[in-house]
Amino acid sequence: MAGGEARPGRGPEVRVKAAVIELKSVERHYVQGQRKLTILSGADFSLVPGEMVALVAPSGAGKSTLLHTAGLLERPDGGDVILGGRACGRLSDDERTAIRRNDIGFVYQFHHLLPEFSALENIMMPQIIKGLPQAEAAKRAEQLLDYMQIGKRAHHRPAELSGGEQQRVAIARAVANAPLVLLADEPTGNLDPHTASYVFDALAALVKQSGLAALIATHNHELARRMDRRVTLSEGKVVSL
Ligand SMILES: Nc1ncnc2c1ncn2[C@@H]1O[C@H](COP(=O)(O)OP(=O)(O)OP(=O)(O)O)[C@@H](O)[C@H]1O
Repeated sequence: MAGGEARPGRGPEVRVKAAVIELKSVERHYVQGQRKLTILSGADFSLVPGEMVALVAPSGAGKSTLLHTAGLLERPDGGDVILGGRACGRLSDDERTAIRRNDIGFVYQFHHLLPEFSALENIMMPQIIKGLPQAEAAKRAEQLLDYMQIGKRAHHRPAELSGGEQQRVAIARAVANAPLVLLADEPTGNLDPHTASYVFDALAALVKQSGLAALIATHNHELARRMDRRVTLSEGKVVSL
């Protein structure tokens, strides 16, 4: 997964990781009556395996639009999204759904866990949908629950978990199929500062341990500072902070 290319030069060879996801000149507009609202305009962005990037921008700037476009939930109106070297803009809906299922994990502000299933079953679900045998899915779900330090909550339903525990289950579910990229929209936005910090630490450890690439929209500047780099949206473009 973590492919790299050698850069010639003097001194020790430097290996540069290849981007796992790239947004190239992405355009995104919404039409509201007579008005055309431009949200992304020539947006370029990329992530390499193992890096965690904060997306910090005011409300309405287009963070969710960027995440949904990068995550193949919305099609760009121009430009393209390259995932694992594959241009996704013109693929069929079925192909995009398959890529989303296998290669992209989403975490939202609210956990969106299935209320009638246990924590373990919620984490098994995407793996079963992908076609993994039940026993294998259960083993991976147990490992992830242990990793997130909520192994003892495996058989609790979401309503029987605290907010921080629910988000840790949601994070475990998002990475259950070992995606290339994790996209998170305010994953700690609904938690008190102490719990947010704790959940963030668990998320960061998972990203570093698994080598996936993560783009995390947050209004929390303290958490943003703990990521590898920070970007914002300005005039429809992704710019470094
Ligand atoms: N389906 C849609 N149709 C029309 N306008 C939309 C649509 N979705 C989003 N918008 C508008 O596009 C802009 C960007 O929305 P987006 O949700 O991406 O912002 P955001 O930065 O994620 O905001 P927040 O931090 O409040 O979640 C907003 O002005 C929003 O009203």
